[in-house]
Amino acid sequence: MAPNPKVVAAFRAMSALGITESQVKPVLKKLLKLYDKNWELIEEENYRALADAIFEAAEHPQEEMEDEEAQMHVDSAQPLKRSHLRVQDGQSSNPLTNSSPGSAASPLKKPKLEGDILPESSSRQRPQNTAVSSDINARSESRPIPPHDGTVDRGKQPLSPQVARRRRLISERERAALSAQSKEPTVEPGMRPLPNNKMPHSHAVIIPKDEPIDELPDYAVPVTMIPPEPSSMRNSPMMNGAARKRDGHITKASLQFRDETVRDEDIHPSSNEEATSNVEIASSTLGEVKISLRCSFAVGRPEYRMPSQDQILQMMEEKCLRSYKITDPNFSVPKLLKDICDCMLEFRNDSNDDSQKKSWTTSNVDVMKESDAHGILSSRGNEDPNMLSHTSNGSINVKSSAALVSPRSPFSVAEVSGLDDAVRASLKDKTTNILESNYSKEPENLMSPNSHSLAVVPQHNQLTDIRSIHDVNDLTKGEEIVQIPWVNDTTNDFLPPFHYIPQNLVFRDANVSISLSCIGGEDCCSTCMGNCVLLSTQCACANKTGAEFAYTAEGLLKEDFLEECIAISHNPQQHYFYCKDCPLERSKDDGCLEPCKGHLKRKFIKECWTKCGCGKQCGNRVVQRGITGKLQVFFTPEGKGWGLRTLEDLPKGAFVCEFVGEILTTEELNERNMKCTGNGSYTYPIVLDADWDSRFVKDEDALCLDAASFGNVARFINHRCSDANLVEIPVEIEGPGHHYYHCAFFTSRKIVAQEELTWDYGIDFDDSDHPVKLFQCRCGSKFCRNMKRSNRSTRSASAASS
Ligand SMILES: C[S@@+](CC[C@H](N)C(=O)[O-])C[C@H]1O[C@@H](n2cnc3c(N)ncnc32)[C@H](O)[C@@H]1O
Repeated sequence: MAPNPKVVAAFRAMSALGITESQVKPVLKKLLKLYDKNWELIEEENYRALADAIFEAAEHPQEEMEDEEAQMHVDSAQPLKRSHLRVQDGQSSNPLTNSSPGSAASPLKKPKLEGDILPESSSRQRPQNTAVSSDINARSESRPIPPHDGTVDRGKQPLSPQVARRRRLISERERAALSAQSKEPTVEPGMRPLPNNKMPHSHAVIIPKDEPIDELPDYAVPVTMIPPEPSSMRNSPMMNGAARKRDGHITKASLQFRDETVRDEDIHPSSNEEATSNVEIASSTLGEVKISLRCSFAVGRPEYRMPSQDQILQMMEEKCLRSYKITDPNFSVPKLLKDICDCMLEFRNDSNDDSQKKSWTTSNVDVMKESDAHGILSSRGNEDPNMLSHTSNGSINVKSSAALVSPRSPFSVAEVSGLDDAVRASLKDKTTNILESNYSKEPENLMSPNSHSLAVVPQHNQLTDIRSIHDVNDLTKGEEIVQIPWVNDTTNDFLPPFHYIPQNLVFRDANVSISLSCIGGEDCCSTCMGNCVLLSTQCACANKTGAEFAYTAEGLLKEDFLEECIAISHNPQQHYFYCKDCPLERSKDDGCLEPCKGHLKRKFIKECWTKCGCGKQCGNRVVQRGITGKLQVFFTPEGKGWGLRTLEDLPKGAFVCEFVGEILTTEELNERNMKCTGNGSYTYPIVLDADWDSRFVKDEDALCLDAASFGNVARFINHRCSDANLVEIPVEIEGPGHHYYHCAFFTSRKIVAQEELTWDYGIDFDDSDHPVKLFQCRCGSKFCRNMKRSNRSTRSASAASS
């Protein structure tokens, strides 16, 4: 009988790990029995379950005694490479040693995979079709755009940013692991994405064949960092954060500072024995400061083989991910350690100046728990004890934790995750009052918008909400896949406080509940697979947008579709249609029917969603993946307040971001406007009036989006009359209800890096009844409608006076 190809493939995969057929066979048999011959579970993640089961069987042969075959074939004497393929911390990944099916650790439970996660730069997937002629939609008003629901899964962000980042960090580590294992190229298959795009588990680390597992340090071995005595490092935040002595383990780390006071032999142990017990794990650039681990248990044990620097660092990165949840893709343990060395060096350099005696003092920050720990450490905690120093722009940087815990300071180091760099508060809010009262001489300078200093937040109860204050490096607080920094090169203003939300949220009464049962078969492409835009036949979603997808294979809007949207935005009046029997007129209470006032024919995008048969990688899912470009919020020099710009060139038709905010009823918005008396700097609400098809929404029933208190980065996009470089397009994602939809911004032309992103709010500057106080437009466009009005007013004023 021909060998089962699946069995052969399993043997081959295991052989790549150095496992013989005779070791595989019994375990595989058992696994097949357990999995009810479900090969998929066994093949998943390049036979992870199988590999783990074999390792486990080899490690615990006694557990296998019950199984006769296992007794015959498992060679427990031979150390195997261990694949550290753990599903979760502390959770055994061996399907044979777990028993309760269905439980978290169940062997029969399909391991949790991250396979559905998009590839790193996934964001834009590539559809491939042609032009689009969209369905025509009507709405009762010719205004901006839309929202969506936060109370229900709106499908906007199928990929949590944390997970995405984790994936990236892991990938880097895996790459590093692979290159470090050049001796063992056979591990590569285990690292390859599976055909179904499922990636190997994030913690997959294959140990080279020739390194017996008992020689490898265990994850459980803590690394205790003990600063040399006497040393100012004793109180360093780093030490407090990272130096945890556990369980009497005797691995020590010493931070060594090579100068006149430190003899070479202090750094390099004189005896061979000691040399073998030391591992240098970091160094400043020129080697003046080094961090090395000294393992006392290795002393006197020549057979003990110290792990390599790479192995330690690799494990440490694992730990940072798993235990400390550091998911910043830029985070690196070697960099962190090098920063410590550099800080130490800096400390030495500065300590020559008596007037600048410094000491590192304890702070509340557990640097190892902060994603930008290296950023904190490199912030030179070595200024004067008050730690307030002037910068060139007249601002003051809070440079060390010392000031933050000083009795005279009303601030404390932020303990909130994500506030690891400069955390700032608007000078206009209550925080400022605190600052002013305590630092009356230089109130506006306490925290520079441009500095890179430690996180400071007022301890005072008056602080509205720490969530509303924003890190200069990422105002999204990690809510988006990408970081979005903010900068102010123009004034000393800080970003206004608001809560960053990546998806719309219902404020109170807005009726936007989305139920799966409402989405019928005709509303989703249930028969599609993979990437819909690559299919030759049109799916139900494509039919909704005029039998073609709106996106190209590159994830951009198709030219025709985009041009039509731009035309509608420029000249809405020309895209009205008038119905004979207007439902809006019919719905009037007064019974006085008037001719239809017209409805705007809008184009909209219908994206595939959860009920569709395709995957998250489908090219017809662009907006729901969220922001992927490099954006920055900046203070505009033209007097428009804050604005948004791109830090990279953007092609025409690229998705930039969605307008996200609180979903309100018109009534709720009016209530808000009443309270917010004429503050022109208020963010501009959006009316969701693109109700298309036949069910027109009355003005008073339209939903609105307000991003003033809760919103995303779109709240910073300024208005530009007519020739704005963004166009807003309604996007239907979750379901067929057009009462609620998403408002997405796409580039209307090619945009170069550093250009401000703008959109036309559709404001009629002549409308004195506008619900929100109109601002004086400073868009600078030659088509500026406000300027024309000003000119008109000036002309009529001078005509009247003459
Ligand atoms: C959605 S917010 C945009 C972000 C705003 N600039 C900020 O600082 O938060 C809308 C507000 O920005 C200001 N703004 C937007 N476009 C403007 C323009 N062309 N000229 C002057 N002010 C503008 C107005 O105060 C408007 O109410």
